Amino acid sequence: MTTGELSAERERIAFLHDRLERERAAAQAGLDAALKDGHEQRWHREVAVRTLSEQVSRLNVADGNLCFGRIDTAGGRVYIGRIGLFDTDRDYEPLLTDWRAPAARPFYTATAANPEGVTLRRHFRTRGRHLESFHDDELQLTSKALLEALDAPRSATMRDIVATIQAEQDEVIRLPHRGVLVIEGGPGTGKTAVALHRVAYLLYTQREQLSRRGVLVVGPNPGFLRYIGEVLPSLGETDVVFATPGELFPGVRAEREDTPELQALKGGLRAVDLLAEAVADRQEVPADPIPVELEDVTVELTAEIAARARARARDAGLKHNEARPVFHRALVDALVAPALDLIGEDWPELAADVRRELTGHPDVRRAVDELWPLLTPQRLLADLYAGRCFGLGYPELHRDDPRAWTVSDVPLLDEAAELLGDDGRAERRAARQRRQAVEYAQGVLHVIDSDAEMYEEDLRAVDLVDAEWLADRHTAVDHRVTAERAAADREWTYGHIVVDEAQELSEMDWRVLARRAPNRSMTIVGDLAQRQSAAGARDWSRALEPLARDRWQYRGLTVNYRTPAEIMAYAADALAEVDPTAVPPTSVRHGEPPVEVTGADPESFRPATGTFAVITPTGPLTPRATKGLEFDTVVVVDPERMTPAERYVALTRATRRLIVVRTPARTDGADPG
Ligand SMILES: Nc1ncnc2c1ncn2[C@@H]1O[C@H](COP(=O)(O)OP(=O)(O)OP(=O)(O)O)[C@@H](O)[C@H]1O
Repeated sequence: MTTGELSAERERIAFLHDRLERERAAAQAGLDAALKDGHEQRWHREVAVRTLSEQVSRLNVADGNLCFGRIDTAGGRVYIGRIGLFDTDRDYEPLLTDWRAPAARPFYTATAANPEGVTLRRHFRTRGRHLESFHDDELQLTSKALLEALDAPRSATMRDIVATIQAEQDEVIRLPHRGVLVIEGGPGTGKTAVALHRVAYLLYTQREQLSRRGVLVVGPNPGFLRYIGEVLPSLGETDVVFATPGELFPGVRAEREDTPELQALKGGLRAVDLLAEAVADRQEVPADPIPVELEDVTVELTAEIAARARARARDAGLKHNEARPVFHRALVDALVAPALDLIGEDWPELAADVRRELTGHPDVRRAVDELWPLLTPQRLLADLYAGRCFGLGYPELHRDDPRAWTVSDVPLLDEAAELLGDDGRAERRAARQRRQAVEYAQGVLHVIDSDAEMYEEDLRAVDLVDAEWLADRHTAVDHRVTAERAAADREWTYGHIVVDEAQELSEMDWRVLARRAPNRSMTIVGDLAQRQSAAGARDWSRALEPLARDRWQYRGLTVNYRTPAEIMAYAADALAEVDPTAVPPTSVRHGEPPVEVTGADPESFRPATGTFAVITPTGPLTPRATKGLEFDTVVVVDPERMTPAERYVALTRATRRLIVVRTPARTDGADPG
């Protein structure tokens, strides 16, 4: 790196920052104008404000590390950065190439063996807008830039890796496959990082479609979602919904876990039949006949009449709530003849009168409510857990607080919603809001037309518009961004779904996700050796068969960017216990060998700088809670008291130092209690 070269590159990077500044100032001015402009049509204004705000925030995040690399080929020189900048005066010639553009690809994939026409690859190290230094990596596989990135101390949140994406990761990030893609790799192979960069890449290449439908990222727990939450915004992407499997049913936020036995029961496909039985159990016949007191006579709604009406309603092929009117009608049909017999008269309109009386009769309505109740998913499950599970032969489902939802209840609630159908609540709410809007509009028209100055021949507002029309025009436009609307709507279907730690998902969880992604555009990231849930996947083919049959692609990642080789070697026994055939990923870095001590205070290992965690079998920080996370220094307490998969996860969280602490009671052979 000569001084001349460094100052030339500094000039170039300063120039790019000036360009960025100009673009941002223009976008900000446009945004300010759009916000102020009261005359523009409201809808147009909203679109302009939204587009310009997105542009401003995208330009804002580009400030840090705007340009991080350069490649030279026979075709010229390409500067690579977080966003693309173009020379508007020169036919939109690229000044800076977005890392996702095809022209940037060789920056990530060229090697000495396959240089792809690249004669030079340069990495810039910047601080703010200032270029501190650069180095050329001669197309080596593990560049200095990568090692520097991996050696840097970790913070509480994950960072993006745009500047140092590796070739095997780049292939997965840009894979053109539109269906289900499974990415598997051992701990620290960058699965999460790759999945998030793939989202950014897909949003770049299919922005129109994806930002309309949104992207859903499913991660194992809220701590993990907080940890990865900054990566996409740092790449300028915000149209993304983050959720744990316990949050996939709007209105419920479950964090509690069931016992492994219950997880397995609720997570397996037989839960579908169990729920169907639970719904059928709510379609009842009365133990004793129900009297219906008509004006002149009293008819009896017998078990036989109810059973026939139930058969008719079940045959209608509708969902439970939607079949209620069929049941109601069938009961009425069956009661007309006995009522006429009791009245003992037969004149033409009598049958119609009796039918009308029966249809609106409170006794009949009450009977319908009792024998074929309107059900919400929550009520169905709560009643099941409160005691109906005994009648169905699943006593283990009973619990004291039926509505204390667990993570495994969420796919059951979703499945129940499918079986029950619309409970009419949303429709009733919409009708009420509409009625209020029309009443308000009528009021407005009345005020306009009651102006005392008006003459007979003047055109009145009601001559031009009616209240319904006015209500339509003023119905509030849904101002929420895609991500907010999607998160609140159970029937929302996403443009793309990413599932992280996918080995933990049960068969029932996969059914929920299948409903949210009918186009099956999904990136599924996991490692079967790290599975901790009793209901999780043991084999991708089996787990994905109902979702994608055999139409899914598989890619493996093989290099560990987190854990030094010495720690990986120490964790090898745990891996062998989980799966003797599994091959651990190869670590890029070397470091200190793990330390084993007995009876030490884990806190005594807390370093002066860097992130630190103490993982113990029962918490507060359990192996389950650390899934997907990493820390500079990790103390694992009593790994022998963990399952092999838990042990494997716990031992592979450290980026630098691993200390294994055993409690003395354990080594004495006494009960650790
Ligand atoms: N190309 C890269 N450049 C820089 N850092 C990287 C790269 N790839 C991965 N990393 C870093 O390696 C660490 C591990 O990545 P990540 O958490 O995505 O791995 P993972 O495969 O999801 O691990 P686990 O299975 O344990 O959850 C992270 O700190 C990530 O930023």
